[in-house]
Amino acid sequence: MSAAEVAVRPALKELVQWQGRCPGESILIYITVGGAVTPMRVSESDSIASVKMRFQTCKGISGNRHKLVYDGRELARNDALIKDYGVNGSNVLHLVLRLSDMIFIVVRTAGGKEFEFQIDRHRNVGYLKQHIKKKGRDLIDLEGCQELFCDGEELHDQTLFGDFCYADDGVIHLVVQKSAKVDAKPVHKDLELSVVADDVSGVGGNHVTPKIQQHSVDFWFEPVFVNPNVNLFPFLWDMIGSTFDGLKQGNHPIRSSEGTGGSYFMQDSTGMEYVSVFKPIDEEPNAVNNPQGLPVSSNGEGLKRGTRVGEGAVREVAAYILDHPRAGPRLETGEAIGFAGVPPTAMVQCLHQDFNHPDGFDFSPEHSKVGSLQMFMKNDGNCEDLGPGAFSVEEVHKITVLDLRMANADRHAGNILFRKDADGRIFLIPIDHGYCLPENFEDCTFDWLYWRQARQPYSPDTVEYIKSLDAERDIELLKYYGWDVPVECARTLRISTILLQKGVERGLTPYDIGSIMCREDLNKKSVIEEIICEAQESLLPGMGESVFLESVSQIIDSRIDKLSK
Ligand SMILES: Nc1ncnc2c1ncn2[C@@H]1O[C@H](COP(=O)(O)OP(=O)(O)OP(=O)(O)O)[C@@H](O)[C@H]1O
Repeated sequence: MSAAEVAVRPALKELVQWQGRCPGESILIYITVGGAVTPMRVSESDSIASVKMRFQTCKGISGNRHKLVYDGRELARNDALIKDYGVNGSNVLHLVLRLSDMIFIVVRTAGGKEFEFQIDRHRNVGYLKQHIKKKGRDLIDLEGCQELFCDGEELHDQTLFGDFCYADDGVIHLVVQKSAKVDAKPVHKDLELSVVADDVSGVGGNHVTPKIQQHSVDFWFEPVFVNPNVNLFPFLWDMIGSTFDGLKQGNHPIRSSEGTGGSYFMQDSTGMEYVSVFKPIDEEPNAVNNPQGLPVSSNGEGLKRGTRVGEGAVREVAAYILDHPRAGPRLETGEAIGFAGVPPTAMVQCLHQDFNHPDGFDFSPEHSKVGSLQMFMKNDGNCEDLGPGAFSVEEVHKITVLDLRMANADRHAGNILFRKDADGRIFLIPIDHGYCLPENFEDCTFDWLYWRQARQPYSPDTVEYIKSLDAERDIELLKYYGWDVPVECARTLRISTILLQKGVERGLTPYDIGSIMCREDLNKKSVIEEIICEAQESLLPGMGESVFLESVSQIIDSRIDKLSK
């Protein structure tokens, strides 16, 4: 998109700031966020991180999780320079704001005791009250009605937390007071009167039943089977069944504030728990109905090199299928959770008005959305919230094995959830695998590469697991489930499996293997890319894939031998 295509609001021009730099180096770029366009002067040698920071400071935007996108590609490397990504003067960059879904809340009782809760910003005050009743009965005496106050103002049950907590890292302080209903009789009567009045105006009880009935017919939801011979595992049926029950009760999908694409939390029948996360393919980044307003891809390529728009859901399901349990393939053992802990994921189809329908909605099949449905995993946050020092070597290693096998092009710390058990042990849960198995290795990046655990050798058990992997069997398995893996992606899986297996045979650490797979800087090929080029150059016309892979395998041997000397 050129600057000419963008209408710049004159008032924003004053935001163009240029402090103490050599004018010769400067370029004018445009940053869009939420539809508003801001011109900004930068230097070609500014880093991505500094451009983000300057823009955020200028606009008063907090948080460090926002993403910059240029020409359909995420500028994922914070230390890379603006010019490395080919950004020139007059180019338009898109900033995708990613507010945390979780808000930290401190509740103070009238007696002065304080209790901390984490709550989803899409939930309302009524939900928090129920949550406190359910989880905190022993902690806070909430018998009878309760009233919550924030900055002296009473919060009504319908108020959404996201509506009064704008900051990404905000903490809300609430005060609990016993309600008038409990305390004083005359007020008690007033309160009851107002409840009756609510009913008459249609806000109260009489209205609830028809609303639920209405919603019970206003959705469509079913699993998608490409191969009719596939039987879904019982735990996948349970997830699908609970999601269906939630929709039937009128519990709407709730869009996450964190994703670059549309990710929807699906609720259970009580509306108190999330059961799954639905990611429709037409709302992926660069897809036609992306809710973040990212422009549609001009060549079909996704946000990461070597991926295609609309294939995110298939890759999400593929990552789950290939995350084999330690005890053996899932088809034999039936175990829900595999070695790395990818949450159970299936392909579904869903029709609902609360998804993003920029061109309007009616209850017709063309508004139905296909996408991945992943089990919602209870968590205490993601790895961006904690320093990596808190994680055990084994937990980090399981993620590294998954990412190296799948050549994951989107492993940042925000895509690893964590959960603390009662003894304080931390478990990692990898999510967001829509950029796995790319056609090439160009955008592979792993945040864990710089974590100390990545420099430890794999344990004998993990080495055993890695040795048991079989790329040919994996490709067949994906085909059985309905994904006829494109030849380039199958090649990626074969090469990454060879590299991982040869690496552990020689005692290499995840860091060593990851450094072969990832580019050190954006415009310099990684070692694995050099190896692939060398193998391609050595091929004679007419030689097939197996000869090519044999050549890759030999070059890997010689490179690794040099590395281990
Ligand atoms: N299985 C899950 N269990 C619990 N929460 C989840 C799960 N999957 C996603 N989420 C939550 O939803 C948010 C958005 O999901 P996700 O990161 O997959 O979307 P995305 O658009 O692909 O994001 P990104 O911008 O990182 O590529 C996550 O940050 C996480 O908080």
